[in-house]
Amino acid sequence: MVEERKKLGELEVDQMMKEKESSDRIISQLKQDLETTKNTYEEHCQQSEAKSKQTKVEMEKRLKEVELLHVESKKKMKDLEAFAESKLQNWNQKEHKCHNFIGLQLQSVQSLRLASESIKKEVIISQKRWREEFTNFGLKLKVLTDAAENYHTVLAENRKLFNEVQELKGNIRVYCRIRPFLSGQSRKLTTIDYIGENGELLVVNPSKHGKDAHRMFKFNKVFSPTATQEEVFLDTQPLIRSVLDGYNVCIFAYGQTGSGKTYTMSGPSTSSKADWGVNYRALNDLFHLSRNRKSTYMYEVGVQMVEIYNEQVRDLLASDGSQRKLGIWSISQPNGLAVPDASMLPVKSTQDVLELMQIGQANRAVGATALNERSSRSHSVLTVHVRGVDLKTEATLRGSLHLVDLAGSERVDRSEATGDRLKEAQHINKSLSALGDVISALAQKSNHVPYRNSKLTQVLQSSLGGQAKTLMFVQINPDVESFSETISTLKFAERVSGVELGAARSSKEGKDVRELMEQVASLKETIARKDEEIEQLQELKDIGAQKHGNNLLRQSSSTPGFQSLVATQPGRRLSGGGMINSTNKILLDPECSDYSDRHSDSGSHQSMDDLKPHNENLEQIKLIREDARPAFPADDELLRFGDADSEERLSDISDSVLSMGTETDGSISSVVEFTLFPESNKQPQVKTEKITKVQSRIPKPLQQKKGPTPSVRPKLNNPLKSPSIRKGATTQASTSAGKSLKRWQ
Ligand SMILES: Nc1ncnc2c1ncn2[C@@H]1O[C@H](COP(=O)(O)OP(=O)(O)OP(=O)(O)O)[C@@H](O)[C@H]1O
Repeated sequence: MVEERKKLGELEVDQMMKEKESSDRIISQLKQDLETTKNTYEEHCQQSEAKSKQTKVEMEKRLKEVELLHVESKKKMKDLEAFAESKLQNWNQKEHKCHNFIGLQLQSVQSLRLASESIKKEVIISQKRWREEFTNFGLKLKVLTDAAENYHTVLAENRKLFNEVQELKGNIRVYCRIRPFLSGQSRKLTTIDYIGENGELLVVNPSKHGKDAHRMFKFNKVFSPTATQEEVFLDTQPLIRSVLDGYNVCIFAYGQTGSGKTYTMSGPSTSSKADWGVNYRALNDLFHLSRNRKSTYMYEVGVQMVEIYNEQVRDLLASDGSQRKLGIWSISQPNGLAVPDASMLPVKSTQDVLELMQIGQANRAVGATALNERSSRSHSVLTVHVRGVDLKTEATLRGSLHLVDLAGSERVDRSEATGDRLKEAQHINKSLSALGDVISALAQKSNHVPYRNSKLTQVLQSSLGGQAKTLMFVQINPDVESFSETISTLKFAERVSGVELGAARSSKEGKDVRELMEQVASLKETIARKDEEIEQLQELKDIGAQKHGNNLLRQSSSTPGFQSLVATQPGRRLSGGGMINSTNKILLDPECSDYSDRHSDSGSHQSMDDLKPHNENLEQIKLIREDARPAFPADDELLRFGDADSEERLSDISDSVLSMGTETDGSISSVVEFTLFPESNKQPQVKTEKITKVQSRIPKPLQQKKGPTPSVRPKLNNPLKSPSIRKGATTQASTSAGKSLKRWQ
């Protein structure tokens, strides 16, 4: 056991030895590790030391920075504190102000409350007052309504008067328009010598010289080449108004090809309003007027457009473009349509009409002639039918407006036409001459008016004669090459313008006027002699003693002058009793010689006063004479009735005088016209119709002459003989405008 124990001990010792060895190994290992660790630690320590040193340096640096920042932040804090302090002060101030403001606001609110209270009271008072005023207003409104009722009556009366005035002005008026030279025309030799303000037109024949070269025409108005479309239309406007009052109106343009008919009627283009011709302006005006009257009338407007080509009537507005010929009905048809089968299109505005007219124009037959490539070889008739219903009485009225662009009026030979063109030209000439015949028959007041001789006159029948009003534009080409056409156009127009005279009166009064003109001529001779006498006396007066000269003049102007006149003209006398000539001397007829003798003792002045009513009429005769003068190259020629030309001229002047006579008779109508349309009465109107009756028919107040009569005027020269005077003819015309005669206006 011991052994065993020994053995065990030994084993244990071995074991322990082994353990010791391993422990030693472990220890040495540990020592090594320790050493390594120590080294590592030392290294680490060194590194840490180095690091700590570095860190320390950095920390010190940082510390300094922090200190700096600290200082800065302290400074900033101080600034902030100062800022905050000032802000606080500001806020305090603002708070103070706010308090004040609120205080004021409160005061304002308070005063507003008071004000609103007083306004409320005022509103209540005003409401009360308004109620009273409304009651009054209602009463006044009733009065106004009554007045409006009367206004309509007055309006109707006014319209009636207006149309009466139009009738007094004449149912046919003739305006002449002279076309300017076109830009392509190189030779600008004109046939127009003088255009008077009162419708005189002096035409010169370039192939003749002297007094025979001139021919004077007189129309209602002559528009010079510079006249604008608007100016031309202004004189047409009153007729348009008649259409709305149920009248038939016809406006047509007559003249040779290329003389400006289409220009006047339609205008060169529709794009610019200034270019619009009479057609567009008339319709524009018509719509404008109908709108103005909408409170009293309701108007419906329909348009027809036909052309008359080779004596066939065609519808220019046919929707299917058919060229079928249309029949013309008698105007006694209930609907009053001359061409009932032509398309009638309703129009509401000028734009509608513009469109329709463009369609119509495009459908017109246009052919080329030697005179004008674009010449229209047909008559185009645009008819505007107006139906108006009186909103109050429900009465219906119908009026129509014919706007006619006639085909060129030139002679066939001049247009060098052959074949179809010749046929066209013949038809045109035939229809234009039929138009002339109708107008002539109307002028003669014949029982039979040959309307049926052409389609043109049939279509226009309702607008020619009777109550219808007609306006003709006579278009003139001023070129010398067109002289003969110009003359025939003007002669035609002159014939047309004579319609107003009426046949019965025309022939009778023509005779009166002829006699009168004879008297005027013989008196003129005497006047010339008297002029010389007076001139001599005037000279004597200047030279001789004042007193003696005065006596001499009185003596010569009162008795001897009259006696010599009476002595030289025993068979011719003026029923008016006397005449003032251009040098303002008094001329008496034999009947008045006693009268002047009786008064001669009391001096010339008294004689003149006593004779005033007579002189008034004689002054009118003088005006006629002066007005007629430019028509005649020489005064003497005026009375040469023997030769054919002077016969023709006599008829010119007869027309002129007669129409002058028809325009004003000093009657109520004239006074009405003057009152309503003073602008158309700028010139004194003179009554010469039946001059022997003038004195009794003109009311005295109108007769009274105002202002003294000038004592001496220069001796009259023949205006056409003297170039200087003729050049100043316009001035002469304008200065004499106050006394010149107007045929229609
Ligand atoms: N007053 C005017 N001012 C300027 N140009 C005008 C005037 N009148 C006419 N013309 C010009 O003269 C030419 C002929 O005019 P327009 O065609 O109107 O003549 P017309 O008489 O209608 O001819 P037609 O008989 O062939 O229809 C056109 O070129 C037109 O523009």
